[in-house]
Amino acid sequence: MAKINFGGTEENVVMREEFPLEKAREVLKDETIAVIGYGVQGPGQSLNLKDNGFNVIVGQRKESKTWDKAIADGWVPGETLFEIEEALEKATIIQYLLSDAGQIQMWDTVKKYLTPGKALYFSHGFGITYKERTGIVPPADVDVILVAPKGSGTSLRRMFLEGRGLNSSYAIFQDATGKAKDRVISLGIGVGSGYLFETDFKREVYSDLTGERGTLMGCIQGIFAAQYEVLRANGHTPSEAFNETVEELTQSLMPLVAENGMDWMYANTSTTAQRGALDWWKPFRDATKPVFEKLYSEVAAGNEAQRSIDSNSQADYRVKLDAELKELNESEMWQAGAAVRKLRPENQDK
Ligand SMILES: NC(=O)c1ccc[n+]([C@@H]2O[C@H](COP(=O)([O-])OP(=O)(O)OC[C@H]3O[C@@H](n4cnc5c(N)ncnc54)[C@H](O)[C@@H]3O)[C@@H](O)[C@H]2O)c1
Ligand SMILES: CC(C)(O)[C@@H](O)C(=O)O
Ligand SMILES: [Mg+2]
Ligand SMILES: [Mg+2]
Repeated sequence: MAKINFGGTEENVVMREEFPLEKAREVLKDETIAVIGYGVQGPGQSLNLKDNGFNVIVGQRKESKTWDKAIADGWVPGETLFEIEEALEKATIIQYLLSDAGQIQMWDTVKKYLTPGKALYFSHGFGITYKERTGIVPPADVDVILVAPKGSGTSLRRMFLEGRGLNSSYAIFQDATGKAKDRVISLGIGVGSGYLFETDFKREVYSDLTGERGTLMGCIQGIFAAQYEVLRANGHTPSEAFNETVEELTQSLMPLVAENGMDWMYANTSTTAQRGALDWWKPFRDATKPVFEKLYSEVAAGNEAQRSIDSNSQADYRVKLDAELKELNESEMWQAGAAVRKLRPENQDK
């Protein structure tokens, strides 16, 4: 465990060099890891575990598109792919990767298979932190651990195939066996994490819900829409509005920010841009900060979790989400975006 100084604060980080894959394999050599759910995280984590040489099986509902996807990905019914209950029974480590609402619905079934000494693994602090709302209270004699990749399951798999790792948070809620730490770190390495940052379940879920509703998705979509609409209302064409709002950001500036930081980005634009962007970032911060404060307090009060549970527990939740997603997809901005993306040189022949 390394202590790393992040801008003046020291934090615990597990580096891959100090916990190599061979050690992780040794720790988990007698375990059967069952990945329950094959949505977004399920495929990334299970395939990475398999390719890393762990003993892993998948549990998924049979009559579902994702059962067929699991077969297409190489999982074999009756050997490495099972109905959820069968996988739960075989598991010594249960990676609970159903949707957060699905986890509530399946909890009574999962609980039956949590015999002493098993480990229950989450990729989100949701179920445990909001236990009054989810009813997820594991028995005292199992380990309860978390590895939350800080990104999409799609990136987790892609980066693994590129020989890279996606950073994850890890946490231990309950160490019943005395092995929880070795188990969680080994699983973190096994699913394809780069570095593993120490956290707890509550901090993971509060920051994750804030981030995805905030700058990672909700806020950035809102800011894109606001700037695009203002440019359009002032006579700019869709392509010009899109290029100046999204395309330049994702294609040119963000890769550089990813490499070097926004401070470097500022220092490497025109002095005209520097002057204006130095003047305007604080008004944008001041305009959005009250929204972030409201967002965080809604997360901390459990209201965001409740909204998500209420909505995603309905039988027709997928149809309703899809209808709202369609609205976004059909908006002029994202239709313009699709046309702009087609013009990228690498997409010319597609
Ligand atoms: N999506 C991501 O990239 C991501 C990133 C980090 C953490 N997480 C966390 O990982 C966990 C899994 O998320 P996900 O996005 O992969 O889930 P998902 O929404 O893709 O759903 C996963 C699976 O759950 C199944 N499912 C849903 N309801 C069910 C029910 N009632 N009974 C049985 N099966 C049901 C679905 O068929 C699907 O196969 C969640 O805790 C999530 O917060 C997700
Ligand atoms: C990929 C995200 C947004 O980071 C994850 O938190 C999720 O819930 O899908
Ligand atoms: Mg999330
Ligand atoms: Mg996240």
